[in-house]
Amino acid sequence: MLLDNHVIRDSTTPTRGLFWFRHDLRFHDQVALSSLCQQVDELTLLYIIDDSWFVPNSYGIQPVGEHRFNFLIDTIEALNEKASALGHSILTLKGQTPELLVSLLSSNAYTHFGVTAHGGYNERREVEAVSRFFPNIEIVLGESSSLFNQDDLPFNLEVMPDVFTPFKRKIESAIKPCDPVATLTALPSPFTPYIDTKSRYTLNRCPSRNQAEGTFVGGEEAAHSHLNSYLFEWKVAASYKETRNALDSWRDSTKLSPWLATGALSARYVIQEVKKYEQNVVKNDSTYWIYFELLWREYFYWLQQKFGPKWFQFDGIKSKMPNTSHDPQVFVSWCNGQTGYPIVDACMRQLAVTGYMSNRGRQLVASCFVNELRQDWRYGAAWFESQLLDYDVASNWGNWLYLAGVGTDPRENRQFNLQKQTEIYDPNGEFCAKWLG
Ligand SMILES: Cc1cc2nc3c(=O)[nH]c(=O)nc-3n(C[C@H](O)[C@H](O)[C@H](O)COP(=O)(O)OP(=O)(O)OC[C@H]3O[C@@H](n4cnc5c(N)ncnc54)[C@H](O)[C@@H]3O)c2cc1C
Repeated sequence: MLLDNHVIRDSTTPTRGLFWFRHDLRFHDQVALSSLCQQVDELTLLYIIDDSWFVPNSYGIQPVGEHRFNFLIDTIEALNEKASALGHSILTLKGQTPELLVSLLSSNAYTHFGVTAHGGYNERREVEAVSRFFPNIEIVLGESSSLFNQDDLPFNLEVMPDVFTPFKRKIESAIKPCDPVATLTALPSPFTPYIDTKSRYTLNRCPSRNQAEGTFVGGEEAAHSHLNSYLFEWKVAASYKETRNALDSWRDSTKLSPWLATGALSARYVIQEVKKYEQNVVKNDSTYWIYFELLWREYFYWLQQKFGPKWFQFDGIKSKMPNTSHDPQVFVSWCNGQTGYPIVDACMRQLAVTGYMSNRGRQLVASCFVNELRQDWRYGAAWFESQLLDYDVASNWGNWLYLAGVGTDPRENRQFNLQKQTEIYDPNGEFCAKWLG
C-alpha cells in the first residue's frame, strides 16, 4: 500500500477519526471509511470546497464552473442526507485546504485520518503532506477509486506499459476487478470538532432526488437508480458497442461518468452489476465493451501516476513540443461554439448547456482545437476541466495528451475528418440543428 503512519497507542485511550471525502462521495464500496470505522470510537466526516476552485488558473479559467459545482453540491447534499440517517452530518468547509486540515488536525485530538487513495498528482501530494506534518496521527488509506488495487497490478507503475493495448493484455491475463465492499450501515459516534464558523459552508440547494431520463442528478442513489435503469429496465447494455458513439442520445452510452468522477458510484460496483446483467439478461461483445471502456479509465488512472507533473506539460510525456500556440480570440470562439465548424460548434454548445458531451464529440472538438485551430491543447483541457460534470484529472488530461500527439498514442497523427465524421454521426443534421438553433 501507499502510505502508512504506524503509531503505537495505549489501547485504553479513546480513538477519534477524521474522514476526508474527496472523489469518493458515497457509502457503498467505501474501503477507507469502512476500515477507519473499525479503528475509531468517534468520527467526523469532512468535505472541503477549496477557494482555488473559483479563482482563474494559469489559463485564465475558473477550474470549477457552474454546472460542475452545482452537480458537486447536489452530490454532497445527497451524501449528507445519507449521513444523517446514520446519525452524522458532513462537516462542509470552504477555504484553503491545507489551512483547514492543519486547523482541524492540530486542535481536535484526532488519532486517525482516513482518506481514499486517488491517483491524481495533487491528490497524492495532499495525503503525503498530512502524513508528513502529523506523524502521530495514523493514516488510514483505502483503495476504491480504481478497479484494481495497486499491489495486485502485474507490473510496477514505473515500468507499466505506456500504450493501452499492452496494458490491457497484461491486466486481462493476470487479474480481475476487485469486488466492492459492503455498504456502510452504521458509523462510530459523531464528533463535532472546533472550527472557525467562518469556514463552514451551508448546504441548501435542496436538489431534486428523482433521477429522470436525460438529466444528471447528483448522488449515490441517483447513480444506482440510473445504473439499474440502464441495465435492467432499458436493457440496452446488449447493444452498447454499436451505439456508444452516438452524439446525443441518453441510452446509447452508459452516461455513468459524472457519478464515477464524483465517486457517487464505484467502478467496482458497476462491474458487479454488469456481471449480474450478463448472468440474467445477456452476455455478449457489448457487455464486454463496457468493461473495455472502464479499462481505458483504469489505464489513465495508473498512467498519470507514472508520469506525475508531466501530465500537465505542453510537451506532455513525449517531451515533444507541439507546433501550436494560444490565441485568446480563437480560444473563446471555440469555447462559445463559434468556430464555423458546425459539428464542433454544436458539441461545444451542448457542453455549455448540459455540462456533458459524448466521447465522439470530445474527440472531434479536441482534434479541431489542435489540428484545424492549432491551439495549445492545455487550454482546451482546462476548459473541459471547468465545464464537464464528469471532470476527472486522469481521463481528461490523459485523453487530451493523447489527441494532442504528446501522450501515448502509437499513431503519429490522430486528426479527425470533420466532414466525414458529420456524415457518419449526424447524417440528417438533427444534432447540429438542435444545438445550433
Ligand atoms: C478530450 C477528452 C476528454 C475527456 N475527459 C474526460 C473526463 O474528464 N472524465 C471522464 O470521465 N471521461 C473523459 N473522457 C472520456 C469519455 O469521453 C467519457 O468518459 C465518456 O464520454 C462518458 O460518457 P459515458 O459514461 O456515457 O461513457 P461510456 O461510453 O458509457 O463508457 C463507460 C465508462 O468508461 C469510461 N470511459 C469511456 N471512454 C473513456 C476514455 N476515452 N477515457 C477514459 N475513460 C473512458 C468512463 O468512465 C465511462 O463512464 C474524455 C475524452 C476525451 C476525448
